[in-house]
Amino acid sequence: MNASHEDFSFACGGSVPIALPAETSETESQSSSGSSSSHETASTAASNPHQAIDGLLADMLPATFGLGGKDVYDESYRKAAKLDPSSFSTNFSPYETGIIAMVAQMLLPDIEGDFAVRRAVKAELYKLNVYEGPSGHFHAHVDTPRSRSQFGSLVVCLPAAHEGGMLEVRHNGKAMQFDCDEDDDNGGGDPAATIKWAAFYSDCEHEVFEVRAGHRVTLTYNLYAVPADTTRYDAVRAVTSPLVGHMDALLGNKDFMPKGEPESPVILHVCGYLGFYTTHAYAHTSDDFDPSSLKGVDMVIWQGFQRLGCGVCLRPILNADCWDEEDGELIVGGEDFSMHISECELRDRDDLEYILDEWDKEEDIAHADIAWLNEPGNTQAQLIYTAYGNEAFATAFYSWCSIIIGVPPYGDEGRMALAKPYA
Ligand SMILES: O=C(O)CCC(=O)C(=O)O
Ligand SMILES: [Fe+2]
Repeated sequence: MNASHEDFSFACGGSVPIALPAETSETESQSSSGSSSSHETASTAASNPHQAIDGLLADMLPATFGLGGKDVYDESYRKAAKLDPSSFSTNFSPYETGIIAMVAQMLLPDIEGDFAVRRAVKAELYKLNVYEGPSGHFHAHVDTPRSRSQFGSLVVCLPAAHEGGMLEVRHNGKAMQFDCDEDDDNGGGDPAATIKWAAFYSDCEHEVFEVRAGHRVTLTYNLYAVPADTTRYDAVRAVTSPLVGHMDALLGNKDFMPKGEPESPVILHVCGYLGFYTTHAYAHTSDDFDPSSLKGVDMVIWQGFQRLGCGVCLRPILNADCWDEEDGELIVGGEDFSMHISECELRDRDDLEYILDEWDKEEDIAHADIAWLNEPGNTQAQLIYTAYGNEAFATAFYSWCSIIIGVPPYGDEGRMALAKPYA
């Protein structure tokens, strides 16, 4: 019991690569005096980073620290410069870079079970600090929580060259070090190519050792535990929803898709397919469409069937209805959802085959092999082609987004579970 309780981490850290030069992280400062000379941009890609940092420093104030209920300035305790968030803006987001998701997993894990409490992490920008070498540092201290829900702090070290300035966090006789001056091997040895970060619980003593040279530029955030947002709540509900009970009952029926219809394909030990058209609209033909954006009942279907041992995948269903709307051909697409532009002209039905061959089509599952659970809803342009009429013009086939469920066969010990729940 004791050993396992000591295994819990009290701090965590990591690094995120920066895409240069298009997506540089920029920090802009604007002093409260508002004079034009005080408007500086400190950009990681600035042609002269030293000049940018000097301009930034000119707008900053000495960083104080809390002592006996007062803000005190004492260079033997802390030597750094600060800027309040009201005086600068930054396009750096600890959420978009995945830092908050990591912090949530490491420092605020969810409690499983019936009494589960779902919490999420909220990060509030607190300060921009510059620790200048030589002698910039922050003596060992414990942060002052700003409210009862504050559980920790996050330090994001922006890529400015410096030496020293290691952060050490201590708890229960253990210490963890976070160095942001060292080269990052993954970044090809270029420290400017990564942003390093560290997060820790508020009650842990921590210290910033001396910055010997250069500038250690940080953004600090207060971290709060807040009730989980609705996206996460959806994911929880997905497995407790009454609908999942019905899905369970269906799959528990040995007469439902027992070993597969003779004409249905038997791939990957699947004996049949169910299909569900998503009920919400998604940008499903964009390049980066993925299941984490599923909403409401769509997420229930996606997660519920996985939980019940089925294989699920997302596929576009192309409506190739160019000749006869009654008899439109419905074609299951492959893994690549992104919109495709074909060079081909469509004159007759044979041309359709050429166009479809270019497109990523699902080879193993035909639309007719799927038992559809609902009617289709929203469509999006999926396949652009040139139509041939009295004038050639560009037009498109549209697609629906669907979830396809591979149902495993019913065996001696009930419904088998697939090893790989989704594709
Ligand atoms: O810059 C750091 O690594 C830590 C800063 C810190 O401890 C604070 O701002 O309270
Ligand atoms: Fe601190």
